[in-house]
Amino acid sequence: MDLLKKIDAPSDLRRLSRSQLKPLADELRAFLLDSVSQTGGHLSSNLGTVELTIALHYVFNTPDDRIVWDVGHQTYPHKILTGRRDRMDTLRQRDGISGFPRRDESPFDTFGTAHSSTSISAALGMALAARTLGENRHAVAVIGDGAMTAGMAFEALNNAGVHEDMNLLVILNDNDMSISPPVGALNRYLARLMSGRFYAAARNVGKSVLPGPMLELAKRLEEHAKGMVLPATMFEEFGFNYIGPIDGHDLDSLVPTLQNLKQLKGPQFLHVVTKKGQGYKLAEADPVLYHGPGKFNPAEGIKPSAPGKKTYTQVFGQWLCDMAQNDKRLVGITPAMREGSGMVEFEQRFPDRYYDVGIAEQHAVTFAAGMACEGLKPVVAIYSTFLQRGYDQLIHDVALQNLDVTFALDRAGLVGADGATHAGNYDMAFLRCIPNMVVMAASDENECRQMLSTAYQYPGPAAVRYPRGAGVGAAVGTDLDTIPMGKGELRRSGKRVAILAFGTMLAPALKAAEELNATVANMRFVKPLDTGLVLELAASHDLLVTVEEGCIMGGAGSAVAEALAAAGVVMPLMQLGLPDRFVDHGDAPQLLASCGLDAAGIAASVRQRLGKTEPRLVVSNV
Ligand SMILES: Cc1ncc(C[n+]2csc(CCOP(=O)(O)OP(=O)(O)O)c2C)c(N)n1
Ligand SMILES: CC(=O)[C@@H](O)[C@H](O)COP(=O)(O)O
Ligand SMILES: [Mg+2]
Repeated sequence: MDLLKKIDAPSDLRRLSRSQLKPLADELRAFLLDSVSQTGGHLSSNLGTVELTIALHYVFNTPDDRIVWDVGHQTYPHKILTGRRDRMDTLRQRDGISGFPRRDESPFDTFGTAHSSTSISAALGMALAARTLGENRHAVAVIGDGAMTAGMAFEALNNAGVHEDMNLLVILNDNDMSISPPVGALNRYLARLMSGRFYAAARNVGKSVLPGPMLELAKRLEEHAKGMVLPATMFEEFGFNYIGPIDGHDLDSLVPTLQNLKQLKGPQFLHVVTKKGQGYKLAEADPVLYHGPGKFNPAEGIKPSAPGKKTYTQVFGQWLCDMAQNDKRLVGITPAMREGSGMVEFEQRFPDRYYDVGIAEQHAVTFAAGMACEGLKPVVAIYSTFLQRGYDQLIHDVALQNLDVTFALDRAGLVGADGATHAGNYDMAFLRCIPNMVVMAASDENECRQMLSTAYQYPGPAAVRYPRGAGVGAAVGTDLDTIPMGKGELRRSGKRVAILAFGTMLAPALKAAEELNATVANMRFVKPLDTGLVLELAASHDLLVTVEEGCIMGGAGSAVAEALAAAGVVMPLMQLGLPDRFVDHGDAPQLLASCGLDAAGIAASVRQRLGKTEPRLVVSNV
């Protein structure tokens, strides 16, 4: 690690000779593998960007020149080269460095990312801001072929292509993979581009950028193409100067190409080809498995984990297959999250009813709406955080027309290592305000299955939220039974205090209630709320406590407050949930505890409130 140790900032890197870059890349890759295997994290994508990262920091004057990394899950080499090598052992842990770029972490992290396909917009904004401010700096967006499938990327290309007097470079990092194999016509187009345009690099930026074998191929292709008019690439039609494809692991191609491109003004587009998992054979062979592994021994690779409690994702995957078996109208839709959403088996068993639409949440929702119009029964499996992208589509295309679409909202609540960008904290608040929506929160695995069936049978838009990871260990039935619409259930009878628990908060609420001798209701429905149960509990208790793994503001507790107010009931109410701040990465149970959302925290909040409650006052701790 002789070279790597000397690099505390890209200025150190820029002092190296060109011939030192390849050994540096080898050291960086070895460090990366060792480090990620000890912390867990996004491995395959990072192994693929080692050379590109070195070349970018070598050629561009970072941080004055801006690099915006799309998704940002491939920025570990960037973090290592920009002064965070010594903190890589804290990656994605509480108080440690983030797994994504963050402006508050380093001046080299020019833009916070994690949700995909934002880089071109942000870099274009920076490039045009530099032009406006008279600052001579470059803005570079690095975007993957998966992220490129999103509408937002094309909105940005469309906007960028007409601005000639600026320094914007878009680098398409094409590894022919999303998390799972890429889908759609763009992928086919990129494959065609790759097979037919090697000589374009020579034509546009000088033959010196091509390595030997590629130069030979380029020459032959050029001979072959003599006299033929080469169709412009799609990116050229968008107004970009398209260069590529070039080998994204070959520093002798990357560095001179970037140096040449740096001289050019206007929208530039560089197509680099990389391999996901490059340099670690097991990840190269199975980039999906190594996309975001936990800790593992690099010498042995990832071992199958011992069977434990079922995850909610598995419960959903099983339910989806069972319901599909039962009902031919069911179609399953994922915006590029087949593995994460538990749809691998569904795709295998029902390939004609499986739709991976790419990283296109907005489209996924409206596409489902279209199918529902024709009598199919779409199930959109989507992470809570990514449904945020499809919000207008949910309101305007699905709910307004009261269409029969089921939303399986995975990763609801805190997600742990991915942190604030991926936390599903807002869905209860943003869904319950939409007319026609039914919103359920699962408190255990079996209830999750029942709620999915309930949502599916409901002839309008309905969502079931469930968290990342394993449940409480509840036995899961095999039937497709539903639960009564809008009905909660009493789970414990106590005195003075009634805890109204939503979803995952039922288990800690029951535990806290033992100590408090409180009543506990499993509310099940955020909407329609079981108003009857709320009023009954209000009449028989001194204090109502709502608890939810979601933002307090506007969430399920707010629904209870509204119900009390609508009935003219004035009584003490305490709303527990996630606070009005972003909760960073870390271990999810610890983070929940830090927000007072474990049994001890709930009990402590109630005890404190009982000590100072003025009867007949409505209070909340929003
Ligand atoms: C809006 C949004 N939807 C889904 C995801 C989940 N996601 C993270 S990385 C990824 C695949 C990205 O593929 P690509 O851009 O080609 O990068 P690669 O992993 O191949 O390096 C997906 C779907 C996300 N981060 N953001
Ligand atoms: C970068 C990204 O968005 C995904 O890779 C995400 O980190 C996956 O999260 P899960 O591990 O919860 O599926
Ligand atoms: Mg890719």
